[in-house]
Amino acid sequence: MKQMLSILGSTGSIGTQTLDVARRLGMRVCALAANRNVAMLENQIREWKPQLVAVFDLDAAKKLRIAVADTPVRVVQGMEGLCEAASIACADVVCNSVVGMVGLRPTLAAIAAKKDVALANKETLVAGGALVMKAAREAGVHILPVDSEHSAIFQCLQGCPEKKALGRLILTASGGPFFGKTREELVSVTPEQALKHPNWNMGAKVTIDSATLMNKGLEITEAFWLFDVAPEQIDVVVHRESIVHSMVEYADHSVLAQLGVPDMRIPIQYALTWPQRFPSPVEPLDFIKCGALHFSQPDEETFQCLRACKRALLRGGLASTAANGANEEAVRLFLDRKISFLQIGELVMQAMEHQPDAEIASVEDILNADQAARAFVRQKAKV
Ligand SMILES: NC(=O)C1=CN([C@@H]2O[C@H](COP(=O)(O)OP(=O)(O)OC[C@H]3O[C@@H](n4cnc5c(N)ncnc54)[C@H](OP(=O)(O)O)[C@@H]3O)[C@@H](O)[C@H]2O)C=CC1
Ligand SMILES: CC(=O)[C@@H](O)[C@H](O)COP(=O)(O)O
Ligand SMILES: [Mn+2]
Repeated sequence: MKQMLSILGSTGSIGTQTLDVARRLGMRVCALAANRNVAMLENQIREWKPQLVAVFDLDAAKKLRIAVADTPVRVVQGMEGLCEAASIACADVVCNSVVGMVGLRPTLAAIAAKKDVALANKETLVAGGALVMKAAREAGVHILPVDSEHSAIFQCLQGCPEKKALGRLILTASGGPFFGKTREELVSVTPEQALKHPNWNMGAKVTIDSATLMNKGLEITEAFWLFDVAPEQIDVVVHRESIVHSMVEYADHSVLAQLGVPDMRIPIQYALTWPQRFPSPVEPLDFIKCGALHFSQPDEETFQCLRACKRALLRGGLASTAANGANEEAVRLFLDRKISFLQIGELVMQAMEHQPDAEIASVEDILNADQAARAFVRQKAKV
């Protein structure tokens, strides 16, 4: 079991639940990082007494330094600060729960410092999976999945004897708040409607990604990098109840599934205690109460993001980086009411197709493709 954590994105949905898990298991925290939530960081500093706190936003860092001047904590800032928190000597695991591909450099910094990474930040793998997984292999560190589907697959793979025993990975998708809707019905949906996830209470960006099915597209790519399978070995099935978190089909067509109530503290805890299991405060699954479980086909015609991510994965190189960058920008514009819900999928598809074929040689390649995709979206959206 991990003892000392560095938590990036500690003020968010996953970050605060990670602290909840750490509190119950008696783990300690030596570094925290967030963007600009000074009030919550101050409370976390007073409870956890970390050595170091990284604040991405410079004004917020200044405010936090003043607020915690009576404590010995060192407050660092910007991307350099995030990377320092990710590579701090005292941590035996770095929990990366920031939102967006801004998590890429800190992930690479953690790996370079030979830290295991408990990864919720899926955008990092989508934008830069080739570099991240190569670096992790070379450093001999583990990338431990926190995302519920990938944790489920990871759990179902424990004891898998060899790669050729594997058939398919089957990712479940809730279908989001707009399951079953036609494009016509989605023309004027609002951010408020899109932010109503049927089963999970999450940050805004991943909730919109669930509504567009971009989340499932990102998760296919995440599974590709984490589990080293071919794109054709990854399937998606809609499962409205979010009880079966994902499945592994083996060569003999036996299927293993991981089930549980939808509560992220189960996958977070497993990432921190693997290969052991400990009691958890999450309620047990009551099969009688949850009743019938349903499965159906995702609608890729209506939800273009899923199609765009699949196409990007087949294209390889920087295509997934572009799809991710375009989506991050488009989600921001949708939440700011500058573009419509359906435009998110259209822009992601166009930006992905606009990205020239090119292999990833460096972090700079990824950052440049990401910036180009964002600029493409802004120009097309005329903002
Ligand atoms: N929430 C969930 O249940 C799940 C989330 N995930 C993934 O986990 C990641 C986090 O999601 P979630 O917790 O919902 O997101 P939230 O929006 O709730 O939290 C995001 C966190 O990232 C921090 N952050 C944002 N930008 C930066 C930055 N530039 N530098 C440093 N920190 C930054 C925020 O800080 P601040 O508060 O200061 O803005 C906050 O702590 C995403 O990649 C998501 O897809 C995966 C599975 C489930
Ligand atoms: C909890 C979690 O892992 C989210 O990524 C979740 O999967 C979102 O649900 P859907 O994308 O299936 O709606
Ligand atoms: Mn997920």
